[in-house]
Amino acid sequence: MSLVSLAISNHRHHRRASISALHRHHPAVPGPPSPDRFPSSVHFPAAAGAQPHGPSRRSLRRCILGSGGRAFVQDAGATAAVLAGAYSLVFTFDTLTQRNLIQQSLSRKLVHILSGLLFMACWPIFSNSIEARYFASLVPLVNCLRLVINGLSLATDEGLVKSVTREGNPQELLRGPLYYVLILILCAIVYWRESPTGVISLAMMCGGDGIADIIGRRFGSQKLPYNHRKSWAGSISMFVCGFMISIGMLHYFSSLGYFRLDWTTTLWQVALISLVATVVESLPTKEVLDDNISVPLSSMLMAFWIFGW
Ligand SMILES: C/C(=C\COP(=O)(O)O)CCC[C@H](C)CCC[C@H](C)CCCC(C)C
Ligand SMILES: Nc1ccn([C@@H]2O[C@H](COP(=O)(O)OP(=O)(O)O)[C@@H](O)[C@H]2O)c(=O)n1
Repeated sequence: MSLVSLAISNHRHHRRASISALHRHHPAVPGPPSPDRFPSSVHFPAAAGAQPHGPSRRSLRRCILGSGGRAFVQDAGATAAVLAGAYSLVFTFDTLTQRNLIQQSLSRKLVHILSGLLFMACWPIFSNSIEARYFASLVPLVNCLRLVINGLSLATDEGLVKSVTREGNPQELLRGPLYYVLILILCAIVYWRESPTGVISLAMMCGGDGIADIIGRRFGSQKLPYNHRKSWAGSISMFVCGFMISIGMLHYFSSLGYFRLDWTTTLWQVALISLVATVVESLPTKEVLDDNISVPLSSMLMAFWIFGW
């Protein structure tokens, strides 16, 4: 069974689970009947052929091991595939930079934008098991180790240094890039795909902050009054693109059934989070706190305050 078909079967199983879970808390939401919605006096007839005392111990063991084993294989396969994607992404931008097809600063920013968003977009191919988020977090963890080893010059991966640093100094890997992958690990393990908080935080760090740099460097002649290193063009583009990417990723996960949102209120809530993250990013605090920490953390605090999870 391919990864995609596993993801689809995952999704169907998950949708059934989330709809039944949802109508337990929102009886108004249409959904399949379940014992929770009916008074205890109503009993559901045992399924035809069901054993009077439930499935046998042996068949239960076969079921658990079977589903557990399938989930392990799916998560291991998904981890390997996403790891390969990570290496391919860095290799691609290294090749483009080596051939002088793109500038090193643009290469770094495109890796910044694409890495986290593509990583997050891959979350649905992992299983519905408890361990899935830990398998997924192995990908940024491996890249974290890669950054540390190369940042300390214990090894030399020229491609990584060229596509991820500004001036080609390996020690740069121990700052922005390292904080970036640590935030990916945090969001994958703490929030995963069940919470809008992690999704919005990564969308603002990867999409918003990344695009602010690209637009700001090119069109940022009008500097901010309180921070002459940043510009109106950069900040406005961070707010607009961060908002749009956040909404896009929230729609992606909610359409797969991982959570349900009331879009009439979600739009202004996400706009508020984007505004706060944009203001935080514009502050002259780079020497104190890297944007790859301040932007996602401010987004997490605002999103937790608004969504409560
Ligand atoms: C260049 C990066 C951060 C620097 O940010 P800033 O200082 O310019 O603000 C990003 C570093 C990315 C890292 C080397 C690779 C991360 C890969 C990711 C965990 C998985 C991507 C998988 C996907 C399928 C491509
Ligand atoms: N709000 C912003 C953010 C960045 N920028 C431009 O992008 C450059 C890099 O921004 P940055 O120092 O936040 O870069 P990173 O720390 O995100 O790599 C700045 O020096 C500005 O030229 C901007 O004009 N306005």
